[in-house]
Amino acid sequence: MNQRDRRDRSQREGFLPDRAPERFIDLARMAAFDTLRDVHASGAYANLALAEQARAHDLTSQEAALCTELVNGTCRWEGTYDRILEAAGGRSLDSLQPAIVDVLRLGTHQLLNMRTPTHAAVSTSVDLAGIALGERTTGVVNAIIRKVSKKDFEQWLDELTEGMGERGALSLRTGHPRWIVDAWATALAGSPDGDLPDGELRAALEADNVAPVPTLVVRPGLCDREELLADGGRATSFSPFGVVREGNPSDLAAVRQRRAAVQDEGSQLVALALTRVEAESGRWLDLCAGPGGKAALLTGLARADGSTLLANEAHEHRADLVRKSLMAYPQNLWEVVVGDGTKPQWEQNTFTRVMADVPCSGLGSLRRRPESRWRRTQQEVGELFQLQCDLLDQAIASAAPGGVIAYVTCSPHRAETSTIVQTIADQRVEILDAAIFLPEVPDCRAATDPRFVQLWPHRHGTDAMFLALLRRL
Ligand SMILES: C[S@@+](CC[C@H](N)C(=O)[O-])C[C@H]1O[C@@H](n2cnc3c(N)ncnc32)[C@H](O)[C@@H]1O
Repeated sequence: MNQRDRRDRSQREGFLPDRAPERFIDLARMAAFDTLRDVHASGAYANLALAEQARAHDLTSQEAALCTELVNGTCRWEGTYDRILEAAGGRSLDSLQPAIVDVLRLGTHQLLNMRTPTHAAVSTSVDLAGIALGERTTGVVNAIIRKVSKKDFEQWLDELTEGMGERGALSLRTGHPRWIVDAWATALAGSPDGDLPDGELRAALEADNVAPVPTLVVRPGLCDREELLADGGRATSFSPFGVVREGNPSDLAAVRQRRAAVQDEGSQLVALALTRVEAESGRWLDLCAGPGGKAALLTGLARADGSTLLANEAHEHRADLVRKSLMAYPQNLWEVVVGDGTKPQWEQNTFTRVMADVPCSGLGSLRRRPESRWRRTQQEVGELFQLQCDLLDQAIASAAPGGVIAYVTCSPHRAETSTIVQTIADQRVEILDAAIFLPEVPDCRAATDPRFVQLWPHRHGTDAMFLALLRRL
C-alpha cells in the first residue's frame, strides 16, 4: 500500500468490531468521491471542486490526472450509469443514500469506461464505501457493483436501448439528457424533425464528451502569436489570435502579464466578426462584458481602429474581472461600468459597434463542464427569454445609425439564438449575412436561419457559439 493512501478511518478510531476487514483507498479515488459529493450535495462546479480537492488531498500530478478522469467521466455519463445501476440493482436509486450512489457511479465508470480490472473496480468501490460511509454500506455496494461488472458497456447499452427510438437510444449512448438530444437535432436540422446527414447528431453529442485542449488568445498589440507558438503552442484553425497549447496556461509569461489569456476559439471568432463589418470608428459597447474575454480582444481591435470600448457588466465582482482583463491596455482605451444593460447609463444611438454576449444556458460548452448537462433544465432555457430579448433590444437602441450589433450566445439552442433575433429585429435594423464575415470558417451557417452563424465542437473544434450581426438603420 502506498504510504499516502487512506487506511480505514473508522477502524483506526476503534468503531468497528474486531473481525471487520481492514480497508484501504488510494488518495485519487478518495478525492474523486469527495469531489462528486461537492458536485451533487453542494451544487459545486466540477472543475472548481476538483482543484479544491486536489489541494486538500495533496495529490501528485499523476493522482490528480486519475482523479480528474474519474470525476469528469462519471459526471458526463451520470444519466446512463444511473439507468445501468437501476437495472443491475433492480431498484430505484432514490431508495439509496445519495453518497452510496456516488460510490456506485465511480465504480461503474471504472468498470465500463476505464480499463480498471474488474476485481480492482469492485474492491475499491467496496473499500471506499466502508471507509467513507461505514461498514454497513458495503453489502449493497458489493452486490450492485458485482452485477454491473457482469456485462461490458456495449452489452448494457444494447440491453437498455432495446426497442427504444433513435433519439432515446442516442441519449443513453452519448450520455445526454433527452431534451438536449432533441435541442441539438433541432439546431442541426433547422426544425425538430428536419433531415440530418447520417451520423451528424451523434457526432455533435459525442464531441461534448471530449475535453478540449486549452486555447489561448493573444491580446492584439500586446503579444505576438509567434511568442506562444515558440513556447510549444500550435495555431488555431481559424482565429488569427488563437493558440492551442497543452499544459498550464499560467506557466506562460504572456498569460501572467495579461498579454494573452485563455479563450475558446469560438469566442475569438464572434468578436472578430463584429469588427470585420464596415462601420465608422468611434465608441464601441460591450453590453454584458464579464468576465471580460471578448472585451479585451475588442479593446485591442478598437485601438487599431482608432476606437474605444465601454464595457458594461451587471455584477460588481464580474466587473472587477473585466477591469483585470483590460488592465494591460492603456486606460484611455476602455472604461468599465456596472449596471443592468437593459437600463443603460449611456446615451442611446451612439455606439458604432455593440457586442451583446447575453447570459444564456451555456449549453455550447458542455465539453468543458461535465456536470452541467444534468443540472440544466429545458425550463431554465425559457426563463432567460425575456432578459435576452430586452438586452438585444437595448443593444439595438444603443447603436448609432449605421452601427453594427452582434448578438452572441454560447449555446446552439434555438430558443435563445435564432428565436430571440427573429423576435426582436424590427424596422430599426437590417439582418446581415453573418457567415460572409467569417469566410475562413466552413459550414458555419445556422440551420435554423442561414443568415446566422452557428459554430459546433464536432465541425469546428470550438464551443457551440451562435452569432447574429445586425446593422442599425
Ligand atoms: C455570457 S456572459 C458574457 C461573457 C463575456 N462577454 C466574455 O466574453 O467574457 C454574460 C454576462 O452578462 C452578465 N449579465 C447578466 N445580466 C445582465 C444584465 N441585465 N445586464 C448586463 N449584464 C448582465 C452576467 O453577469 C455575465 O457576466
